Amino acid sequence: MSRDRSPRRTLVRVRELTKSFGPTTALDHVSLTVGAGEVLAVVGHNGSGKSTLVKLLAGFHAPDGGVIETRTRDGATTDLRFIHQDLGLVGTLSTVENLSLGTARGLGVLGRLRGADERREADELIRRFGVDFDVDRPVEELSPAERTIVAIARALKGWDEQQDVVVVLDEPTASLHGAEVDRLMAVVRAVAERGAGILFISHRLDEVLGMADTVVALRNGRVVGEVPCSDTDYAGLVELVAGEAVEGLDRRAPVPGDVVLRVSDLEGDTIRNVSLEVRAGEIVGVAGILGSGRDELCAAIFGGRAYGRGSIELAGRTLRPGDLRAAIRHGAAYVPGDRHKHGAVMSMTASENLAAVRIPRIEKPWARVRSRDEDREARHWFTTCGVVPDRPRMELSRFSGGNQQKVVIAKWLRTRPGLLLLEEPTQGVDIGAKSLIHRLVAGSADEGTAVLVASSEAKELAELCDRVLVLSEGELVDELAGTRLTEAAILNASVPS
Ligand SMILES: Nc1ncnc2c1ncn2[C@@H]1O[C@H](COP(=O)(O)OP(=O)(O)OP(=O)(O)O)[C@@H](O)[C@H]1O
Repeated sequence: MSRDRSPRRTLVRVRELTKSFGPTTALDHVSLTVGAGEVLAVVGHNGSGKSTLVKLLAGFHAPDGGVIETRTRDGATTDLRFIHQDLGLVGTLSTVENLSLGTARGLGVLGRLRGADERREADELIRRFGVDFDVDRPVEELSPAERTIVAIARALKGWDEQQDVVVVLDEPTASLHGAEVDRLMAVVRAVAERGAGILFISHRLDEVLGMADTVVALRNGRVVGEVPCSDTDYAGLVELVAGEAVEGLDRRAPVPGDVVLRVSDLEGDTIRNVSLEVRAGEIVGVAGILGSGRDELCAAIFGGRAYGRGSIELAGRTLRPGDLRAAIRHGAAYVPGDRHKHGAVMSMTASENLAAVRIPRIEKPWARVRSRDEDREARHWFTTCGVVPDRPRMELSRFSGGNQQKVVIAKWLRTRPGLLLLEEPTQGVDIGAKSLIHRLVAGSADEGTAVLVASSEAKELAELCDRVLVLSEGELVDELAGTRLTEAAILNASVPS
């Protein structure tokens, strides 16, 4: 995409920013600028320092060296506004109420915020972004893209275009589906066209190319490249992030074995009448927009989520609804979409997290794994999954997001599961680590694991899976395999008719 390359008024200048945590240098003399009307993307491998940069800009950490200049040449001060991954919205409150928090004119008898003016203002704000939805609905009922738009609207509330502002977005598209990403990208571009600067972090390099004017790449805390997006392409960005070309998955056609998982007539909160089978050695994808049942299926099978009707058989044995222990005993493993809530204990060390699932095959129930063995095994998995830094005894919360995800994947791979249930397995991981995780999952399937993988990323499903089941409004509406299995076909089939 070719965009205006005329010099822009600088809104934020970062000079020689440096930050260490103990022996780890997270940022090493990083310099960059964000101009008015510019969309600047920051990319880099897991642990390259992106979140640390955002935290320094937000004032959450103080730098060890360097400065952040927010005073422009005209003497004005740039306002920095942040949209973090969790968006910081109150789900049970409406858009009007979320936009009014902290500035509300009064509370009604039932604690609902009042004010026709606030409703009108919210309506106008949302429409300025070219979207239109009911501003009185609780935001938890909106689509993820709509929720992100509410967060952007809140960040920009009160902004008049004379005021200098830079909006910082930390992985805004992490859980969004194709069409929703397009919508969000259009909103971000519209905000930039009105004069704001945008700094955004992303691992999705195709989106970086679609959205940004300039891309800055970090590697081990250092800037290793700054290029206009018009001068590069996908392969160029991959090399910039990974330092080398990244091989795609070359998966040979599997020879499926016996049926490992049989789901019959399953009914859940959103799922309706879903029946499916996964055989040993197969990788089966689950596609669909959020709310289609895609994000409920794996949890229901594993037992982490109750379901109303239907049956689940694992290796020929019927699982009782919600019986997680039986699922694990019979060889199921589950990497949940929300690693903070369900996937790991952030206050425990990486090594403790890895050992959290007992393996009945090799561990006696009364035996405690000795910490030396635990460490040796943790090191093996750190190497296999490329976790950095190589410090298994460090608390998991201190690892970067992508490295935490690798630990959660390793925790389950070490059980050599018969059935591997994955939700968003590569969320927040860099392009090199994604390829590595795909190879590990494919390797596990080659050894006979049946894999069911739910992902919002059609590209990932098309690359990794042997066949893909498409859910829409809770029902299975299509199955794609062979030459029909493409990214475009998955996206098309996922849109409700
Ligand atoms: N509070 C902390 N204590 C110790 N080390 C930390 C802390 N915060 C960050 N680090 C380390 O600093 C480095 C940079 O981490 P950062 O979270 O900035 O990476 P990132 O580029 O955002 O990674 P990801 O893409 O995985 O989110 C990592 O090695 C990380 O483990």
